[in-house]
Amino acid sequence: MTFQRGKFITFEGIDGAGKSTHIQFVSDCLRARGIDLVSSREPGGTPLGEKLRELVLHEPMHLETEALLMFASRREHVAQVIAPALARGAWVISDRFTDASFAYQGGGRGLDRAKLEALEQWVHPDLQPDLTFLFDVPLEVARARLDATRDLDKFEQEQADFFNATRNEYLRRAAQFPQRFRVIDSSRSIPEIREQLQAIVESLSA
Ligand SMILES: Nc1ncnc2c1ncn2[C@@H]1O[C@H](COP(=O)(O)OP(=O)(O)O)[C@@H](O)[C@H]1O
Ligand SMILES: Cc1cn([C@H]2C[C@H](O)[C@@H](COP(=O)(O)OP(=O)(O)O)O2)c(=O)[nH]c1=O
Repeated sequence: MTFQRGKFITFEGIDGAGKSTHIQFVSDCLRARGIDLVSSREPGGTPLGEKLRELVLHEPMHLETEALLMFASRREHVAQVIAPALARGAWVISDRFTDASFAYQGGGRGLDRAKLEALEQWVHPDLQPDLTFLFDVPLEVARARLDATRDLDKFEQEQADFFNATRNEYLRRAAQFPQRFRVIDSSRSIPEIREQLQAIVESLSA
């Protein structure tokens, strides 16, 4: 029997799309199937990464500083959490990964894509998610959900143009990498979305 590394699953979408709502559900489905699962998030996922998260979500800073801090947090996350877990055969779920940097810093803020590609090559040249769920909703739906629930961080306070550009970059990447992306129409009801997620998870862990 050949040893296989675990699978790496990422969750993406604009703020308020419903990503967090479904991570627990997918984690529970996988654990119920006997999978050893590590669940984490970005920015964050390590003690240092969580400190960087506080800074990057709340302090004003230059766009390139923001991108570099996202990748600094990611470097630590890959080294300390993701790579060791995958190597021992565990699966990893991450609430956001590098697609978020392309979507938010690239699409939303307009940072040159080539700079993001260089950082990606530097930080994780040999690692890509096996599966990326993109929770996609029209901006108005996401905003209505967010406004109803919580205090908004630096990104969540951005304007419509920012989120439309972010969403478009996510969709562009989903079209560019169709083998790993699953675009979930997140304007549907939670039970409908769960049904689709469960079918995908079952096919993956069969
Ligand atoms: N499909 C859905 N239909 C209605 N409300 C939803 C749906 N998905 C999520 N919500 C609600 O929208 C809000 C934001 O969802 P959340 O999962 O926190 O979004 P995200 O993690 O993508 O920012 C929460 O109050 C959640 O209960
Ligand atoms: C990972 C990552 C996140 N972000 C942003 C997207 C989100 O607005 C924010 C935090 O993500 P998230 O944890 O999804 O926020 P919340 O806990 O409020 O649901 O960080 C980037 O701009 N670039 C990145 O590379």
